Amino acid sequence: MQSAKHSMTVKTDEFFRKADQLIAAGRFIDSKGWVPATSGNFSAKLSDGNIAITVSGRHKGRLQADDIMLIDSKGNSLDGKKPSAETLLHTSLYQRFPDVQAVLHPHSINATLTARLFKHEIVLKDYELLKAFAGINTHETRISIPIFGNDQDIPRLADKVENYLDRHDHAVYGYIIAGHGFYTWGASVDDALRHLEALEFLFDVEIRLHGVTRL
Ligand SMILES: CSC[C@@H](O)[C@@H](O)C(=O)COP(=O)(O)O
Ligand SMILES: [Zn+2]
Repeated sequence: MQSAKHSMTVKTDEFFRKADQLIAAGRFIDSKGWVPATSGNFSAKLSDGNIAITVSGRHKGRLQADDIMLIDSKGNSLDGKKPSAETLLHTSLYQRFPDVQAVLHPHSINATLTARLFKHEIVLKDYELLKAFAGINTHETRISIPIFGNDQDIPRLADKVENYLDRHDHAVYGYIIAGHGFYTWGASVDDALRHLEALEFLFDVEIRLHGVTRL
């Protein structure tokens, strides 16, 4: 039976609208092969500060309305369902960056290969596609995507990300977790999806450039 708190939680039109956006994003991301075998997780922030997020363990390319749940800003379930095992990596981004409205986490081959080729960060510079990132309007720039070691201890991993973000005040558009995948975010689900696609393209170019033979 649901607790009183759960039964009182009302899912708003905004929740269902954002849930639909996450479901559509999942279908697209899966069509590219970037969330195999139930991997990945997605979320979108609501105007009241609560968050729509994928239920743990669901296939992110075949999400149904029931597979998107509601949590509060601290990651507590508001509807009795079990949120993503990596919820803390989402909530800490929303807490740090008030403008972030969506967080997407794919497990792609390119992110995995990138972390094998580049140990601590990958620098992306002089690409026209850098203009896909919010606030960038020229190819004559560079962004750095940090790479963290994988860790099953999500609070410890979240601390490492926090520590990096504390020390870097330039815009950060995402980070890679070695042997795992990457996180990216944006001011809407569409923005986050654009960042995801751009990072995927740029990781791919860098991998081809530097060659898998270096592995
Ligand atoms: C199928 S292994 C992937 C998981 O361990 C995890 O990294 C992941 O991305 C999905 O976890 P989830 O709890 O469904 O959000
Ligand atoms: Zn993951």
